[in-house]
Amino acid sequence: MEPFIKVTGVSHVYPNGVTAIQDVNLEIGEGEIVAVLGSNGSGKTTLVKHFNGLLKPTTGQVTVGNMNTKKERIAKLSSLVGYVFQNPNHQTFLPTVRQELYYGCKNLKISEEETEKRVKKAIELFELENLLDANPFDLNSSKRKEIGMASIMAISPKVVVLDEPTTGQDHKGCKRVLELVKMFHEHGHIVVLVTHDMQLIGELNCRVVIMNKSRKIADDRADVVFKNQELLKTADLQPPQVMELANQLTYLNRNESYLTIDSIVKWFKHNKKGLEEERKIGTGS
Ligand SMILES: Nc1ncnc2c1ncn2[C@@H]1O[C@H](COP(=O)(O)OP(=O)(O)OP(=O)(O)O)[C@@H](O)[C@H]1O
Repeated sequence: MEPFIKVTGVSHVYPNGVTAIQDVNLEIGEGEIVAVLGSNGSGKTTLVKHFNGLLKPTTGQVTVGNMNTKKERIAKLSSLVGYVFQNPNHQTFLPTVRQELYYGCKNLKISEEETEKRVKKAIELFELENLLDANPFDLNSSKRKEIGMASIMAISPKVVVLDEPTTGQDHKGCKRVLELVKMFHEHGHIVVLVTHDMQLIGELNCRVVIMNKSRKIADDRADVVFKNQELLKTADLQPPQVMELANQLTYLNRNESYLTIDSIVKWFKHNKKGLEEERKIGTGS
């Protein structure tokens, strides 16, 4: 099957002469969750802004749903690729949540009937029934971020790009972001994340693309990438802390990847009896 997003030999040079990405090749298909990782200034945001035509390649080509982004209007591409900005203040600007939810569909001139259907779905999934008349700026930043995501869900683009979704979120907010990524995925959206949040990637154990100094240097599953110390060092990345704990617990199954605390807890629950027996033998009791 043809990939939905195809990046072929793409470089981008900003007007000030900075080459932000160089010769990047990447294909993203149906049903994928892809996290773009890399240190500050490595080119992550520049790369993903090519997916909805916010940026056009200086050289190379990006196709989205078989459309060449260089030849299409941003409005048309926005119906295929929704971009959720890191800062919710850059996403929401209307006086009520209801207006925010309708805005995208109206802007894209989607029929009234279809708009109603899509907005209703977003309201239900994000449980916004009681917030429709609220001003997004009166809500906390976590909720405002959700409104931004819900307004993208209302457009129902094939691809949802989430730029640093957990930045500035408390524990509850981060947990909610994880749920929402899974929800977008379950509802058939391709999800692209730009993030520094290794715990989130560990929880998702998704495909990971690593950018370093404007180039793509890795593209593999998170559990594979996180075991590659040399690669992580090159890209100046730290694996989720829980992996370091798992490495110290020498009796864990070495063939498994422990990317979450839950996975270690599960191992302990499963092996509790054996561990207790060993302890009894060890202490002679
Ligand atoms: N609008 C711009 N004009 C000029 N240079 C830019 C612009 N946006 C980004 N850059 C430069 O391009 C390079 C890549 O930036 P980009 O924002 O894509 O990296 P990033 O990996 O997303 O970084 P961060 O994690 O800090 O958000 C950096 O050197 C940055 O300074």
